[in-house]
Amino acid sequence: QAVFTELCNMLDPGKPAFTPKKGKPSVVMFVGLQGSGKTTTCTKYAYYHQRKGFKPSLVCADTFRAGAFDQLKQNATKAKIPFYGSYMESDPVKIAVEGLERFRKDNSDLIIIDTSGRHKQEAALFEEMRQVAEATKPDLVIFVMDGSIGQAAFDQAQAFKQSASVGAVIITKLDGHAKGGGALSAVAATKSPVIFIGTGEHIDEFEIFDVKPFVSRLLGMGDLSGLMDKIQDVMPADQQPELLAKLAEGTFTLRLLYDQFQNLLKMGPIGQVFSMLPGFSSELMPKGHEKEGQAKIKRYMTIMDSMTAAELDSTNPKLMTESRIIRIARGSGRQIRDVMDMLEEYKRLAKMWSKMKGLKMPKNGKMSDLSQNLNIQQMTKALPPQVLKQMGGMGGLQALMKQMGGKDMSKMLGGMGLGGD
Ligand SMILES: Nc1nc2c(ncn2[C@@H]2O[C@H](COP(=O)(O)OP(=O)(O)OP(=O)(O)O)[C@@H](O)[C@H]2O)c(=O)[nH]1
Repeated sequence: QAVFTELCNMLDPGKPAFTPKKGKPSVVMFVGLQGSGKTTTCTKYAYYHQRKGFKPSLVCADTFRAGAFDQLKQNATKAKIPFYGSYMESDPVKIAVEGLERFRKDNSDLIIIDTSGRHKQEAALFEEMRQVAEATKPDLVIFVMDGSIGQAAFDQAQAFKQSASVGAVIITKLDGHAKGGGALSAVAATKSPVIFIGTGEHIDEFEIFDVKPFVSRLLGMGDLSGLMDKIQDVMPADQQPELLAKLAEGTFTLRLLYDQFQNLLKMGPIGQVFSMLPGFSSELMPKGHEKEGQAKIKRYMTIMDSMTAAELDSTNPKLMTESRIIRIARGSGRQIRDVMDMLEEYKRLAKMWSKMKGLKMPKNGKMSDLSQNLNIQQMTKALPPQVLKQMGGMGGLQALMKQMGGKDMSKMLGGMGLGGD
């Protein structure tokens, strides 16, 4: 949690970036290395503001790369955004100034200038950039950075900052494998916030930067705080001591299972819950499978609805005689096989929870203090092997418990045992 918070703080340079206002003319200049996605991002930025009611326009002051103007022209035409550029003129400053004049006359309230990129950070590139900035006096200079550059980000961002007063950062290509860790360096070097991220080649694959999910992804943490909130919603703190006491007794009744099923369903789609767990991905629970799991839980609950109170509160499997099973199947409109399945699942879970017997109770009876009392070995035994493996074995589990800061672990494990089947 401390690392998480610290990284979030690092990504906040303390002052917000300039934001264009509708109806008030602004000039925004884009800088970045060649291939960073600068030209694409210019159009995305223009399109984003167009949809918000702005009257944007695009100027191609990239005279270095032959295809740059065509690319901008194509993108702009598709999005119906006015553009300006030249095939003949080789002076980027001249084009930028002409474009600016043209669009000021047209009452554009957001004039976006795309500048040249080079393969490397070259003196000529920076000089050209400086001149364009001097001539156009942009309200905001945006540094566009490829999300996959990693360590090199600091030097790169700093070099740009020294030649133009960079005021915001956009990270591109975050749809791929890159996690965009370089963003931390770029923010540090430019003392400017990240404002948007690019998540694809298409014009609308562009999102406002949101720090928490970004850092979660960076750390591969899943959405722990979201998961904690969900658990808290489903099981209010005042109900926790009761559940814990039952678990400590090692008596896992069908009624307890019923309650847990109910809680699990209340938490929302199982796949979504899974994707919040560190180290898990939603791929672990494919879409079809998720529905299946949910349907299974509901089916089990219907079956349990046909049981007597004594059956639900008992831990004696002998109560479930053949005639009772037939009766329950008929009562719930299910096959005998379904009832047997459900009972098998119950036995499997009861066995798992029986390993938790003798759990030392936290003094205040709250789940949030439970993990201090949980024995790691006890827990590794209780977890289904494939889940344990996914969590990185015992070491992974230990690390996870630390991350959780001692919250609702037992509940979570119960949920996973059910969901992972
Ligand atoms: N997957 C993905 N591709 C992107 C994204 N942004 C840009 N690209 C692609 O990256 C490539 C380079 O983008 P450009 O916009 O041409 O790069 P540039 O930085 O403007 O290059 P110069 O104009 O030469 O400086 C193109 O193929 C884009 O489609 C993104 O967010 N995701």
